[in-house]
Amino acid sequence: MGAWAIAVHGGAGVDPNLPKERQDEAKRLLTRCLDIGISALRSNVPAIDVVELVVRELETDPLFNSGRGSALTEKGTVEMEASIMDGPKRRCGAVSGLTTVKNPISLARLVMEKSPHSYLTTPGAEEFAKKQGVEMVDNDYFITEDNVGMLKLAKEANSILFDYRIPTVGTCGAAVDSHLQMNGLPISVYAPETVGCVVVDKEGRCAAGTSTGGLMNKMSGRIGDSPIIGAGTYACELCGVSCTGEGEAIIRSTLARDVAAVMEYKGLNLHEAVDYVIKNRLNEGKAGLIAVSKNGEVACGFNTTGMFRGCATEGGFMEVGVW
Ligand SMILES: NC(=O)C[C@H](N)C(=O)O
Repeated sequence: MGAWAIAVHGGAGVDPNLPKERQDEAKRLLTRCLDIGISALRSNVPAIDVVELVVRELETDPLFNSGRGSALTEKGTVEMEASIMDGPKRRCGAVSGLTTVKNPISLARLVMEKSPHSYLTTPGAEEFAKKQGVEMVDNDYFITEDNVGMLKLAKEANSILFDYRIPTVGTCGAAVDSHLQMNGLPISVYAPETVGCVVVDKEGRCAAGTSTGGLMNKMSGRIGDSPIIGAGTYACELCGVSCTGEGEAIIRSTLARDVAAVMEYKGLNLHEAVDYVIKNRLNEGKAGLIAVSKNGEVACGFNTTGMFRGCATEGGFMEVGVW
């Protein structure tokens, strides 16, 4: 029997000026999610079930950018995406373009388990959701007042915002001064707030899941890294990885898969592998990731100012941090 470990994230790239109440709120949610995961792991719930359980909790709470509280498209609508992967057999499921599925991570799991495919997008994904009887809600359910305000600011600034949750115009103005550009539009890099969870259970089974609304003011139809297996999410016999940050850069870097690849082919341990990919693979992009290994190790890495994250191990280690 091995030792379990779990990590969760709520996005990389936190604004140094993010008000303390917001930081504390995020830390409380991450702690609650870790506690849910820990008690499931203590009851021998398999890693893949723990990942789904924890990501559902994050999707249901409006604080982070997934499920309710998702970032809005340029049209003011929500288009969500998610993926999940079960390490031992490298089974995976992914979904994108969802507008009415309450918990995208659970639909990704159903794609993995109940369809002959790995990835479904709309409209087929939502037809499949209806057939599977998953909970569906009106698109309005996902839209929060905060996000409507941030979309307005993003439009005024002609920006695609990573950091859409900064609550004041002044800070947002600073955010869009970022040097980064996407198709000629400035991108702020403070608080992406996609969610993810990685787990290794006592049997040494690794699993990973990621869920997001993507980028504020994104084009309708834009798909980021989160539903792309190998980019935003990856799990195998060695490790489980979930990423967050600038989706286009994460896709270019196949960030999640690269953690596993350097462990597999260079013989690095989990911490070395995470450091290696953050330093060497992120060509000019800003991102972060969480990872666990089959040996019960947990690691986190980012090249942004901060990352909302938490982790715990069977040995009693527990940490929730932002910077
Ligand atoms: N919030 C995020 O982490 C953004 C996500 N990686 C995306 O590009 O869609």
